[in-house]
Amino acid sequence: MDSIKNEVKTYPAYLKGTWQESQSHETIAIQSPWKHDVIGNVQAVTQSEVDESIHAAKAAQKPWAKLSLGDRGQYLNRWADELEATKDEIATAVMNEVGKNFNDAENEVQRTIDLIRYTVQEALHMHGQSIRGDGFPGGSKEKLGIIERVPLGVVLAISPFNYPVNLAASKIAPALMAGNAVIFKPATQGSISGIKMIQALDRAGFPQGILSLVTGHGSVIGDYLTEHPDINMISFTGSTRTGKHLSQKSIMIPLVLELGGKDPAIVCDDADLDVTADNIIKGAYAYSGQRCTAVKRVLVDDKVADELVAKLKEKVENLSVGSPVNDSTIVPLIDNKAADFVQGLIDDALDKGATLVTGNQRDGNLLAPTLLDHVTQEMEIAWVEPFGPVLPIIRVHSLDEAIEIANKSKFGLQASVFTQDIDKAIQIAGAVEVGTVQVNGRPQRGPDNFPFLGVKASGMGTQGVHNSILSMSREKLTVINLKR
Ligand SMILES: NC(=O)C1=CN([C@@H]2O[C@H](COP(=O)(O)OP(=O)(O)OC[C@H]3O[C@@H](n4cnc5c(N)ncnc54)[C@H](OP(=O)(O)O)[C@@H]3O)[C@@H](O)[C@H]2O)C=CC1
Ligand SMILES: O=C(O)[C@H](O)COP(=O)(O)O
Repeated sequence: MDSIKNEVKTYPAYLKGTWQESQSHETIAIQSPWKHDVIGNVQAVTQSEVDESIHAAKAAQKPWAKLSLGDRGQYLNRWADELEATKDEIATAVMNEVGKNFNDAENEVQRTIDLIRYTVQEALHMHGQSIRGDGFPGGSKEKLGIIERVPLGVVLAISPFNYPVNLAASKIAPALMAGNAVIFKPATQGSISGIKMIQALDRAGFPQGILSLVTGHGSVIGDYLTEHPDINMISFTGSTRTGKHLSQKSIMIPLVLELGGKDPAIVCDDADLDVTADNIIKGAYAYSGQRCTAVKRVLVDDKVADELVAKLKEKVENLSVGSPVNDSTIVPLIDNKAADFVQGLIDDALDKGATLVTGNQRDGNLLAPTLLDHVTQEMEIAWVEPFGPVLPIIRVHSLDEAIEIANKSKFGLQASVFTQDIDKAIQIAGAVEVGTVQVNGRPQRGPDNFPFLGVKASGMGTQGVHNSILSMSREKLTVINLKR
């Protein structure tokens, strides 16, 4: 299936149910962020191949939707089994391609297997409704409405680099269970992992054309996909910049956008500082901070700030730094451009008077975990999403000030509140403008049966298994006008 050129594999694209080289005769080299070598080439598919794939998806969708839920579920369960059988191979691809440490990469694949199986069960247990017309003035009992959920058609799933398997499957699985066909556009850096995942889907024997995997730069085929008249829904995860662009291009179709974040950890003066420090460290630095739900700023009550910073410093200095094969927490960033960007934010903060608690060393795209104290609102790091291993501490003098700064951000993904006073926690939770508030815990997307959503520049619509199935289907009402 994979042809070998100079010992570097060239992967075909999966178009209309077959593995093919693109008619473009162009490939994109994928460079490992930590091996610093090309680890594979993927196809740069053409617009006409996109057309053909969407056409095939449209044709395959109708018979797919006619299958029983149980039958569709069997295909998905077989996919999960195939993923399980190749878990290590896929985890290795994730590690090599996006630099996630092996343990986390394996967890990502396992989480995906669990998510697919859960999605099957969830869909099997989602039922339609019926309604009688006599509840409304002038209506009558003889009007019986049957409300079913029907698929939307062809769903375009676009995923980011940082969860190349899980964030793709969390769109593909609910789309398929809801009866849709799928066009999957992986992040270019993440394509090989996506291909491995779709090889497993292919082995599960899905009907031809029900899913196509189109590889290629978003800047080249992204708009073409987004504006395509036969795409009926888009589920996108990625940066706010791309998400905004996409929402301007798409034409009158439902969109779910999961975008960037600047999640604050609000630390009150009565917080358990050991629990708080543990959560902040895991939240901020796992996978070098390349998570939308990473803790991206700490808003701490001045009264406990010195004590918290001392605890954080010790933990940051104990983080493992280096290669993903050694299960390091701090790994090289996705590319040099990302590392330059993070370094620029650190330099700006230090120039403007922030205190360097620890870190600020760099070896290419590997940045040491960095902790900055006394960060002020004039510094870029107070507002910008770094997607890297740097955490700014902003000291505040009151809860109102913490809430004001939290809400001044253009983002609104999640927020954490650390306090031992549940009334205070509920008060803060009510005041912060985000999709989710975590009380005494770090921000996170899972467990995947929870709703996951961002507000403001962090997104639109809701993911999580149940909500994804809802967003990838619509209500259809049939009214039976009974004889009196
Ligand atoms: N809220 C959430 O759930 C999550 C949000 N994110 C956010 O994602 C960002 C990091 O991911 P990253 O991959 O860099 O994000 P990008 O926005 O750069 O890319 C995301 C996806 O969009 C594609 N794309 C690029 N241009 C277009 C276009 N014009 N039309 C359609 N698709 C396009 C990319 O393809 P290509 O790679 O070929 O450019 C990729 O598949 C961070 O901001 C992070 O916060 C990440 C994970 C979860
Ligand atoms: O891309 C991300 O960062 C994820 O959507 C967040 O997932 P996590 O909270 O499970 O890491």
